[in-house]
Amino acid sequence: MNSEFSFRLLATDGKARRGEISMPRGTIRTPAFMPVGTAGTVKAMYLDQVRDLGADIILGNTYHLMLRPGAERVAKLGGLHEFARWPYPILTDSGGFQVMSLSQLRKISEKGVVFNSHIDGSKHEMSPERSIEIQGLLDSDIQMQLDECIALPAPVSEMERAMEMSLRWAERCKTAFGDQPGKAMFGIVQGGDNETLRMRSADALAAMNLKGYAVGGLAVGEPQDVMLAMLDVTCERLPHEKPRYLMGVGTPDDILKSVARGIDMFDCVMPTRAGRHGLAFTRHGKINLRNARHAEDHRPLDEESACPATRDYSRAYLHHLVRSNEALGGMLLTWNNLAYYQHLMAEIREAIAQGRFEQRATEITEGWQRG
Ligand SMILES: CNc1nc2cc3c(cc2[nH]1)N=C(N)NC3
Repeated sequence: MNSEFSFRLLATDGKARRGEISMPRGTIRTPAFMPVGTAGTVKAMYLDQVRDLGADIILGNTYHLMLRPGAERVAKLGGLHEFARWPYPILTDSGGFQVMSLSQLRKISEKGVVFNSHIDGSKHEMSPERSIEIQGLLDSDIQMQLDECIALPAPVSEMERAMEMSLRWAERCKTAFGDQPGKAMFGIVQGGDNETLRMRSADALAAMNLKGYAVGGLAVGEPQDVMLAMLDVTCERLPHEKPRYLMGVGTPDDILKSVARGIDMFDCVMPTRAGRHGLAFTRHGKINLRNARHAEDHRPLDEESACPATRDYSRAYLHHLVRSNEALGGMLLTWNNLAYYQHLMAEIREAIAQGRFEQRATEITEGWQRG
């Protein structure tokens, strides 16, 4: 049992890295995909299934849990791990992104954000210190700084103002977090789609000597080449020996291209949300089970898969469930999609360890295109 947070680089292949984060609640094999468990649940899944698919860590959201059931209530019930029965590491987002994207934002100032709950309209204030306090009440293992996420495109002056305030908030979060050996607080690189701002943000956060670094403010609708260009300038300025987490990313293709640029951790609602909407991710590419062409197709999604949802059910049955809006449809496709994402991450980790990541990435991409 490790009492500290530590990150070990086990192998590199170009800029791609194979590593391990050791924490008291478990080890996280990187590159890692973190299923999103927004309100303390990975939607349509039992957490035992999520674990069996190979997930070492899941995500929780400060914004959702502070509104419902409330951070103090979760603490009273033993913390998020006890509440949701997930004994392994949990990373919690700070609420910055969710306030901007979900709530009716009333005010943002040096002090923090004031917003109305998207659930019942009640007014809430969240400072950097309160965000860290909430994440502590949740007993989160990896806590994210509060940052200001702005929608792109935006004027450079606006991106600069938000980036600089996020840096001041990072300092305040670091102070509020203090010294918790078995936990970590990650900074978040901001700067929009401006390379100079991204470099300034990365350099300033690197100087704070944090335990890990996220790249934020991306995957907000910008073209993939813009996101990748920001990774090129950001990753090389972040400490080589610390984990790098690309927030909200992404598709399997985004993940391959981001691992190639030095990213170690990912989270995205794509596999779970798409599953609930009838979309299957497979090694042959995406399959929309709502499409009538599957109505009498007795083949499973992939007979070679180890996942029962992928191997044992006909496309015709999945099509029927999706068309009938049956709960089992979303359950089976979410199961399939998370199985595929974790299988992809395992293939990536193996390829880096063998020094053949670029070749394997090409083979995987060709598999999607062959269909
Ligand atoms: C879905 N795309 C996405 N981009 C993000 C960017 C951020 C984030 C969450 C995201 N999700 N959380 C933050 N606290 N900051 C940056």
